[in-house]
Amino acid sequence: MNHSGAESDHKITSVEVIKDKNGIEQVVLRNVRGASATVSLHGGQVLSWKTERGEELLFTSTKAVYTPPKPVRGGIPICFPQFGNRGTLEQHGFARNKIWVIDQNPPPLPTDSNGKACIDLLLKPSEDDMKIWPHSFEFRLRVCLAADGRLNMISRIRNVNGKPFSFSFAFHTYFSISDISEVRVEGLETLDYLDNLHQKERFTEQGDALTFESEVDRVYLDSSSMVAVLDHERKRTFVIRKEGLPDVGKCLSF
Ligand SMILES: O=P(O)(O)OC[C@H]1O[C@@H](O)[C@H](O)[C@@H](O)[C@@H]1O
Repeated sequence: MNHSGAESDHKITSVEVIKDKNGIEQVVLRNVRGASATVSLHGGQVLSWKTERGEELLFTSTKAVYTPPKPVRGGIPICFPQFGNRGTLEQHGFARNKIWVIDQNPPPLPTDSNGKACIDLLLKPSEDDMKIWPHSFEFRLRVCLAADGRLNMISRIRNVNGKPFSFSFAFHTYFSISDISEVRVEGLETLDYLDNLHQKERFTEQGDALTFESEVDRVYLDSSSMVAVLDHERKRTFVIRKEGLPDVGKCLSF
């Protein structure tokens, strides 16, 4: 698949399907200014998000393995139907290990996709998935790169046969940062969090902003719709906005 959209000056938005060295399809979104995002069908995972100047905004480990069923360590893994080890499934669930498909005919969304380069992906459970998690679902993911370079991800999980099930879900984003001592996270002040380094014990954030002096592995509960990650050395701020997701995870592992 290869198609182009809105025109502006000399450039146009584009959606191009390429293959990685293992033959797995990747979708490259480009906006009118030359920013880009690459989404792999392995895990439905965004592996790269670049500014119009070509600066990479996501971290991917040099040790990352790109062969399913191993998850890729980096970019934006999708944790589903389980986040972390809060359940009987493998860590972060199986969705990040699976090969997704391009959804050629997704149900419409009320969002405006004008001027954006977008792709819709779909994951349905295999027979093996149904053996370990017997619930009929369709997971639809829309990834859009806006004209101003913003990345927008929308997930929709459909219960296919109406039998109730519960799940947890997360976008597990690895941001590219400079020196960790130069980074602070704002928007978590006064929130309660579960500390994975202390058997998920509940604490309350006391500081004005979160900084990192040692390993941190927490889930902040009922966070506001906006959190900012400020990287002083790079003079860059990631603003994370969310809708419909209650909690925010913060993890710095050494
Ligand atoms: O190595 P994984 O499975 O991708 O997980 C990465 C991290 O994911 C976080 O959500 C967990 O709280 C951490 O404990 C874990 O190290």
